[in-house]
Amino acid sequence: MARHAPKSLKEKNKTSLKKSFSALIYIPRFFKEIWNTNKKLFLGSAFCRLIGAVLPVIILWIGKIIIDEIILQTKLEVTDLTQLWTYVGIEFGLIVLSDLVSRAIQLTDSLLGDAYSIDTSVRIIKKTNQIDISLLEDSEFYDKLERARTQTTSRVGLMSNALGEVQSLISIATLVAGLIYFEPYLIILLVLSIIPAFINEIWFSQQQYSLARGWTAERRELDYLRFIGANDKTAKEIKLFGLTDFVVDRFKNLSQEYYDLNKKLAIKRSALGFAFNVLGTLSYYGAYVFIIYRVISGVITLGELTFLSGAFNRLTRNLQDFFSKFTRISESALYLKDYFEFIDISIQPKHNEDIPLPEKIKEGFEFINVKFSYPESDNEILKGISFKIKAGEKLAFVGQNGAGKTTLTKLLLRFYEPTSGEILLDGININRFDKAQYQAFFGVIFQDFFKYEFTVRENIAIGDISQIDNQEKIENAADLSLANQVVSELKKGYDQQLGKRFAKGQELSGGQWQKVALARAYMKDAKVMILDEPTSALDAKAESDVFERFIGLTEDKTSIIISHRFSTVRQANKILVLDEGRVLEMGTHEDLMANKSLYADLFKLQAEGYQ
Ligand SMILES: Nc1ncnc2c1ncn2[C@@H]1O[C@H](COP(=O)(O)OP(=O)(O)OP(=O)(O)O)[C@@H](O)[C@H]1O
Repeated sequence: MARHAPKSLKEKNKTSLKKSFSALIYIPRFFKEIWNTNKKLFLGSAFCRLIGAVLPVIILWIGKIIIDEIILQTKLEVTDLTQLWTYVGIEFGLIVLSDLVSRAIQLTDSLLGDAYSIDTSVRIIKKTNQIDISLLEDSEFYDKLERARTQTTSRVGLMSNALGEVQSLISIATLVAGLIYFEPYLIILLVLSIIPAFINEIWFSQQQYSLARGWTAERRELDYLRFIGANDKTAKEIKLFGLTDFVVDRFKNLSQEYYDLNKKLAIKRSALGFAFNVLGTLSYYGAYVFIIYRVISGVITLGELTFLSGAFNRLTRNLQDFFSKFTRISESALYLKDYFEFIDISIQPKHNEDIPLPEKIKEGFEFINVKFSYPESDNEILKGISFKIKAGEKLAFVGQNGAGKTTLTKLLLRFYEPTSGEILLDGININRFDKAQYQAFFGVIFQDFFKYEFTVRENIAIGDISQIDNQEKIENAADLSLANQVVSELKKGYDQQLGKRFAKGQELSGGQWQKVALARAYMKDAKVMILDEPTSALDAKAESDVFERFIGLTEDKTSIIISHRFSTVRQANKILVLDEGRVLEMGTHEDLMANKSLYADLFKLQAEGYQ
């Protein structure tokens, strides 16, 4: 498989240092979100970190005093150890406090992180719901959504790192002050030891991000292959068709390339990281030797030696930690950018004029020369469609696979806009109504309706979730769609968990699922009903029962039915035959039979099949 990754990696590596740093502008907004998540926890964490930041220098200071006191006592003829034991006691107390503070920091971080992760997940779900279906079907956009969704842990890590960074900074400032107080020259050695490690960290983390980002599409494919290779829904086909090796090979080939690139980078990073750390250690020993000379020549005390070597050692570690955290922060901040860009996607409807929707449809819908191609595609799916659906009419769409039937309903539902032409409701372009209100007009069951692995009650109530506690309404909807027959066979009735994903779940047959899904359409008092092949898995008797009820119940409702079964289609008031994106013929069953064109041919073909 010729993958573009190596080339694309090179291209993406051009992500400049500037870009890494520019993502840091999202940090204040990020902290504002965390602050709003839980103010008390945030303040608690900040307070603990402040204590944690000043403790190291205080502990080192006490250590210095203890050693100086010991040396003093060894020189005295009559010793008085009261002072010494007080210092030791204080040091003990500080060490215990230091442990307590670091545990409190861990606790507040993890609680705050969990709370923030819940908040962002909710925000992402809500945002996804506001976004147009057309965007969700776009692969580039989907990648962005995936990055926003899957980087939750990284955002929580970012929070800890960023808070830790402030703590490190205060700690460093106090240690530097201590160092300057005794030996200002040591600062030069410190700076020299730290700069190469910092540059190394920044460069590699940038490479890492470019690699991960450049491979988003492939990682999505890998996830998909992992899903196909190991789940109950595909297991039957994978086994029967002997697809395991095919899936495994494809997975291995794809992941091997990513693994190799990542490995190269990780080895380089470790090797250079080691070399730079040796430099750090070297500078520490340089400082150590310098301090020893100063002690021997009597400029500083032994206690000060302990303080200085301890402070220098801590400072080197703190600074290294500070820089590596900083690069991790700028790396995660790039993910933060993905998240905020997703949250900020503009959702302003294009033509919304907020014209009030009619209480009752008077004339009906009209398609005027509607043409349509899916975004990013040159293929014209609808090639100038014109027809009317009168108020209260039952219209059926008929046509071969791929003729454009579902696409027509997607345009009617405003999931997409026509490339040209107009769709009117009572003479007004449908784009001029408020989109959410307009869509609430419809009760729709799609061909690929979703099988929610919830209880039967919840599955039906999804049609109008505000009525989830209205048992009478749910039962009524189930009676109309024949889902009541399904429920009567379930041990827990309406409370039965469906699907296999969760414990005690009961899987249904295709037709049984359709009956449950169909009940959703009856939950809502929709003005227009659209049923896109909702009965394809039902047996002939069930289908005829379902439609009889549907026609009876929806007498005053405008409805569109898409079906390949002519026994159903013929019950409609009007039938529209689509062929390769054009209206080939339109009329009642009798009209079309008399027309002796595609409809009549297909009808006869199906009728012969039943003989
Ligand atoms: N999201 C999409 N992006 C690009 N092309 C699409 C998309 N959805 C459908 N198509 C294409 O549009 C054409 C019409 O599809 P549509 O689903 O409207 O057909 P249909 O008449 O409902 O078919 P069927 O009877 O098989 O359900 C097909 O060629 C299909 O490949």
